[in-house]
Amino acid sequence: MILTQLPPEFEAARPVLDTITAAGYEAYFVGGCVRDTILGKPLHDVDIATSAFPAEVKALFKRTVDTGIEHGTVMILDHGTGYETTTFRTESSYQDYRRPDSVTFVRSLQQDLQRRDFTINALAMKTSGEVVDLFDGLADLKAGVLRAVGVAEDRFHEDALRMMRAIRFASQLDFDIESTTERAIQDNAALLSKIAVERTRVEWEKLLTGQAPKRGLAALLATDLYRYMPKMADQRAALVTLCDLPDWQLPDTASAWTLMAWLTGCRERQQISRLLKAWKTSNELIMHVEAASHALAALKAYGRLTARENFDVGHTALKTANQVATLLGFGQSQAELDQAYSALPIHDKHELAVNGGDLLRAGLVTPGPAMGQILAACLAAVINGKVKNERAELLDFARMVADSKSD
Ligand SMILES: Nc1ccn([C@@H]2O[C@H](COP(=O)(O)OP(=O)(O)OP(=O)(O)O)[C@@H](O)[C@H]2O)c(=O)n1
Repeated sequence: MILTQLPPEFEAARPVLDTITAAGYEAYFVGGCVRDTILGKPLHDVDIATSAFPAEVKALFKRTVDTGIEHGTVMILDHGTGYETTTFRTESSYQDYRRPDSVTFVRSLQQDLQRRDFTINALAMKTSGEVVDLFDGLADLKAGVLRAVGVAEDRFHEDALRMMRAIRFASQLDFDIESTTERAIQDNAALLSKIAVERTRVEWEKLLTGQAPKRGLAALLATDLYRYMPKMADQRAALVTLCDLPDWQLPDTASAWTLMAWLTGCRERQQISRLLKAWKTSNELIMHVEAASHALAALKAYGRLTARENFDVGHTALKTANQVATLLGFGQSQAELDQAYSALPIHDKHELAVNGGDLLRAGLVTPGPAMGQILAACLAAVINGKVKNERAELLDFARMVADSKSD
């Protein structure tokens, strides 16, 4: 196969490959960028593979960065873009590829391609547009099939994360997993527990936000791989529920986690936080999912949020909650929810027209816990529309609260 038109990202990288080939080495686009080009999908990065050894690559370019020199990767900087360029290599264990002793540099493209995970990821392309397809990856791309390169068991033993990747690609690309490859996942599923949680999480998030998540989930169930994911061993029923819902898609990781928290019965803050901590997500995401889960419960129970709930949850988490509620069959009109949110008198506690200093100057309170309580009462009164967010009115209100406290 020869592609007559290369994507602009490849055109931009052409001088880099030309420099390497002019020096007598081989250079190719490889991996995901070739797969996505042939599928006509947008590219996130351009990876280059070469027969030149790292020192040889560095000698050819003015500006390079040793981003992963011990496993053969040098970043070539060209007109403000960085190109990860990796020497052809073989490795005894992909998982440990950061260990220099597991990597062997070679001059052969074939050896480099045969250590890759799936046939559709083992394609290389020259700047002429010619595709090097040593493992029938093109046929698999066309048929929509994920097939391990060579012996599937061996590929999964080199890196057990590849089992998650297979299932993630099934969802992202809407592909089938070929039966021998799927069987090998089933037989080796337990190896996943040895993989760093962060790596598994990335694949899980991509699976849930892919275009055909039900396909990925069905494979996860069929192979039992889910049993080796954090906190998922006894969640078969939750996954079956997801598979049985009418077609759905998730826009982002926040909605994916909110959905997972809901389906696995995590309603309390602590439960949600425990789930997400087991997956080592960021604290920011945990807070977002806690807020969205709170909103989701309100949408389920009442179809709406109180002003106070709207204020506490915030607009972003409210949107996440409604996306998940829609998927679960109890979504509300987003426009109406937006309107109710916009109608709040204030959207942030810093917008309150009085602060602690104002209360002190008005002689209403001395510094201490009472001040916090009075400010909280002011905030609640404004949010609930009982008092206008105006200084004079709020000071009157604060005085009333202070008096009632001293009674
Ligand atoms: N566990 C892995 C990870 C990656 N690869 C190889 O390295 C390439 C680049 O990997 P990566 O950038 O992680 O994934 P992509 O396939 O490019 O997919 P995406 O960018 O969508 O994650 C893959 O195509 C594949 O050839 C592999 O063999 N085994």
